[in-house]
Amino acid sequence: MDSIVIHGGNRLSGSIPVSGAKNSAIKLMAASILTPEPLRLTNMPRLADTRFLGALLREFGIKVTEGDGADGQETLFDASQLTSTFAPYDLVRQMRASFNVLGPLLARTGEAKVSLPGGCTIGARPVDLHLMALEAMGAHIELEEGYVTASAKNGLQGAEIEFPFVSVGATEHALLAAVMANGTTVLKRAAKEPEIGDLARCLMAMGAKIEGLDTDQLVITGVTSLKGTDWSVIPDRIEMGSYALAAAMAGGEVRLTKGRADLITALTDPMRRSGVEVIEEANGDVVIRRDPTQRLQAVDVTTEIYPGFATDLQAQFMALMTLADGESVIHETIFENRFMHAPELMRLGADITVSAGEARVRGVNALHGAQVMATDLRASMSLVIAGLAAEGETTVGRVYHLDRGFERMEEKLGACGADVRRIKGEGPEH
Ligand SMILES: CC(=O)N[C@H]1[C@@H](OP(=O)(O)OP(=O)(O)OC[C@H]2O[C@@H](n3ccc(=O)[nH]c3=O)[C@H](O)[C@@H]2O)O[C@H](CO)[C@@H](O)[C@@H]1O
Ligand SMILES: C=C(OP(=O)(O)O)C(=O)O
Repeated sequence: MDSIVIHGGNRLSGSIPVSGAKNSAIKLMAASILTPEPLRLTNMPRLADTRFLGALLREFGIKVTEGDGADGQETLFDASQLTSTFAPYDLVRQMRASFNVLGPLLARTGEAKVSLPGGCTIGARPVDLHLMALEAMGAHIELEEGYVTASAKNGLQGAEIEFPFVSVGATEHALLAAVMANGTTVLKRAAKEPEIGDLARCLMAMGAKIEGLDTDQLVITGVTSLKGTDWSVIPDRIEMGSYALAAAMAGGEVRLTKGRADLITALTDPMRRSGVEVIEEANGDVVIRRDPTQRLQAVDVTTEIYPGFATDLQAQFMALMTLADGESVIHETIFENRFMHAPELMRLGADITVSAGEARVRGVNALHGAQVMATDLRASMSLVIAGLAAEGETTVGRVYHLDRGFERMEEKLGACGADVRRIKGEGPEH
């Protein structure tokens, strides 16, 4: 297993290009199942998650070709021949969003057998709302031996679906199924994360009829077939926010290019309140500036559905607060167990108390390098961020979590002067 070694204390100076969003790319990849025509995704991040999903799509007979085009990294999907609708456990367990192939497979072929996704350390993460939506659209669903077997021999039917609470994955899954259902589907209490808007707009470019974009009610009029298109993946707001926090933690001045400032205002507002300079330039770049000799102020945050503070930035924000002046109260409202990074940050000297969905972070004067372990994707980035400001050497283990969602992280931070190296390890990554 690889590890990341950081020597803290360097100020950062330079530019970091923001990649395409993982959480959009993997849903757009699932959309390729819906059309026999080629779908070309540009601004594609090269991540473990896109690799896992690419392997699963190939299992269905889809040709997946990665390359470099005029707009950078791109991937072409050709699902003209679907030879299988079976998603085996070994491929789905690697990444829970693989489960979202179920709806498109059903919509295109009327049948699918997909492994239930495994749990992960941030919470129980059931898929009951996904199944509820597909059943409401007329799918016959059986659960057996860890697999969902689903059929809709006469096609999926439009339905009115009201989610009891907001779920990103269930909204996307229902959308992917409804675009080719017979009749109209109404999704109430839909999630409105930017990645859902990206998926919906790509589906519309493929010929889908969707109203209510970026609102909590989507109205989808099913069509009988979808065509191919070219689509550029939206910038990764979580990666962008993570590097903004890295720059704030280390101090110095970093320019974030190819991102979108409007996608991270729920983060930049509290960053500004804590004392970080965030400059939005006319060309769309965002400059993060901080004098590391000036102490930041503690700020409270509560994770919420979009446009609130993203749960996927909570761990990284907590890292920043470990060195702030005062006590920061961080509420996690989306996942019941997303404070696994707190004990690891404490190994670096942070002072944090966690109880029932709330972490109290009392800023300390300094962090000290230590060996720590990544417990999930965003937790791993919080440890890297803390390591940038810690005195001495920090070694982050279980880096395969980080590789799920951060492309060339060492290279991007290294180009700004951070001393971050990857040590190749022996043995399996999972
Ligand atoms: C690949 C991807 O896009 N992942 C994102 C997606 O995850 P994901 O789509 O899994 O997150 P959801 O919005 O579905 O989860 C929200 C809450 O609903 C619960 N729930 C969800 C579905 C369901 O059928 N039943 C149920 O109880 C979950 O356990 C969780 O407590 O949104 C999360 C919330 O912004 C982000 O942290 C993840 O990075
Ligand atoms: C939790 C995340 O991803 P996933 O839903 O794929 O586990 C994430 O991107 O932070």
